[in-house]
Amino acid sequence: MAASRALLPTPHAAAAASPAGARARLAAASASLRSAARVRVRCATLSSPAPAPVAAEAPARRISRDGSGGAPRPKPAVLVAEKLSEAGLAVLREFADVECAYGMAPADLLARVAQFDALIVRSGTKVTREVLEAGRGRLRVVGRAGVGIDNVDLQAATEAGCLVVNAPTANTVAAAEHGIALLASMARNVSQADAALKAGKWQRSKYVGVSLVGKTLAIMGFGKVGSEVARRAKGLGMHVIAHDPYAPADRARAIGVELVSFDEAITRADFISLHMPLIPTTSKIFNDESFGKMKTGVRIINVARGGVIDEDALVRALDSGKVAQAALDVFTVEPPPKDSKLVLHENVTVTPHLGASTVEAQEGVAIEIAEAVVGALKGELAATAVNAPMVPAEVMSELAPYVSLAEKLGRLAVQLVAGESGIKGVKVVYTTARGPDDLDDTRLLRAMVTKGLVEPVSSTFVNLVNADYSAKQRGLRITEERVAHDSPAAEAPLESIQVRLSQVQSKFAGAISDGGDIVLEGRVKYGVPHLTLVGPYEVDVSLEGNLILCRQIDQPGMIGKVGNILGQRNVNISFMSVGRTFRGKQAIMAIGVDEEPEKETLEKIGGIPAIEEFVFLEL
Ligand SMILES: NC(=O)c1ccc[n+]([C@@H]2O[C@H](COP(=O)([O-])OP(=O)(O)OC[C@H]3O[C@@H](n4cnc5c(N)ncnc54)[C@H](O)[C@@H]3O)[C@@H](O)[C@H]2O)c1
Ligand SMILES: O=C(O)[C@H](O)COP(=O)(O)O
Repeated sequence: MAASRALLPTPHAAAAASPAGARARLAAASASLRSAARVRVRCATLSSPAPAPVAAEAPARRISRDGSGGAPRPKPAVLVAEKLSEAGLAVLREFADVECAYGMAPADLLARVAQFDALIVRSGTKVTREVLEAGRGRLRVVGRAGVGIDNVDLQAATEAGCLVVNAPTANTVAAAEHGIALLASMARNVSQADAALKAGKWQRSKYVGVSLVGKTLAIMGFGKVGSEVARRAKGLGMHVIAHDPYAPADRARAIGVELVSFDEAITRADFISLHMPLIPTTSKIFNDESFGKMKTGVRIINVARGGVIDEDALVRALDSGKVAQAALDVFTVEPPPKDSKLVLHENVTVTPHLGASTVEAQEGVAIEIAEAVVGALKGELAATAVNAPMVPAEVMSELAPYVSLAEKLGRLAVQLVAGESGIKGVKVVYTTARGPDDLDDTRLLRAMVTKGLVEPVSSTFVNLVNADYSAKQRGLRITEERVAHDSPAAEAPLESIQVRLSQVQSKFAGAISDGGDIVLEGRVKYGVPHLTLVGPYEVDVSLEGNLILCRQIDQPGMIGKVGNILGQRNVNISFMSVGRTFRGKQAIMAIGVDEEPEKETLEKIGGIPAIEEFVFLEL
């Protein structure tokens, strides 16, 4: 199957942050759930532990005891850079050493980030490329305790193999309620009248407001918060329309909201409430041109992100009366300058980014992000991953031995490549009895083949987050193919995985297939990855420990000779298998060994007259 058939979105920041990326994530989430349901039915008894594609490489720096008197276990370190509710901190402390350093200067964050495995922020900390570069080698996870991830450089995180997780649901209601609070208080001049009265002015005629009932409210961005604002506004008797290029029509219908174009929304509305993410396509989308199209006297509420509005243009529109009032919780620069014309404008109501700031939401967000970060540090794939696929636990559990097989095949294949011969193309062939819709996520397997291919020959660590990026960086073109296996009763998701390195020289000619590719194929037997094909030779060796491959003339006594040499040197053979093309011609011996044999031992094996070539491969 082609890479584009992958169930999950690409980890690229552009895709993750773009509207198309957002749509893909929604589609992926529902597809993942469908897939999970299928897997549950098919494979209820599989319980292999999920692998640790994200966190496994992190070398822990501190050691603590688990309290049971057992062996010391490594404890990851988490830096919490902004205020997080105690409930979330408690979840983190169960698993990690937690340091809260609120309000750090950017330079302090840069200096300290490399000492931590995870960093947790809210909207006030910029997780820039520099921060992610500084954290390279240690920092594995960035947790955004909230929805908006516009303060995290997703591309840089992806390149660094750093997983970004957010807490997308726990503050939805709080943000929607704040939107409604701003809508109502703006319409009735609550904050202005309050300030005036506190200043001793009783100005009843100055602060005559406008009614909400019967007015048209345009929701711009009909996602989680937008939908909740819509529900509440309908309860206030407003007519609600919405614009969102990616919103499902049935969700809008269910709430009784009319989905319309951008222009129709802004021209028809008496009130416009903004609920889209800040991404390149929405940056300053409300500008002189769009204000020009609005009804004179329109009122605008923004609890999304300041950057979706051209703030200078809004000041002009307020001054001209085109926009009667604005209520803003968010600003392009936070906090805004003290002399901001927008903030000081008498027709503007402001709050200091309080949308998510309720006791309930903060507790919910803190727990949501703490669980996501702990899960990611444990190597589980977070359901709220922003720059990596969301793989349901059931799918992970079923694929676990194949994930391991994929990595080992990649690892073996790259060690077979002759020193100066660059890998041009990689093909991964999956043989499966499942239909294309049933085996619909190969991203995980592809990522692990990439990990296996790249890690032994570079200093970069590769995980699910940065696998495609790492492959691209090295000019590795990885294609995938699905071959139907004619066994409808097969329970296993895959029959075999084959890795082919095309047109490349090998240090072990026996691994070259008739077509000139290095070919390795493996299967999972009793839950354990096995190597079952080397070039044209069928073998069967469990992929544990290390591997010696020998090509020899097919003749009696070879196993004994090699076994003797290894035995004399105290090298334990875990598995041995011989495959040949024709009797008396060439054969391959695949020998699994627990220890790495010394150089002289290997040379001794190579010196056996019938052995034509041999190679030692580390797993
Ligand atoms: N003020 C706060 O404290 C606060 C709290 C929570 C969320 N937010 C912000 O509110 C916004 C919405 O959050 P959410 O949880 O509803 O996110 P969401 O992802 O559920 O919804 C965003 C919606 O915007 C839509 N969208 C994307 N591009 C668009 C475009 N060009 N025009 C119209 N719609 C577009 C998406 O399709 C999506 O449906 C985000 O910017 C978030 O950061 C702010
Ligand atoms: O995107 C969000 O979740 C909100 O803007 C809340 O941000 P905060 O956590 O900094 O309050």
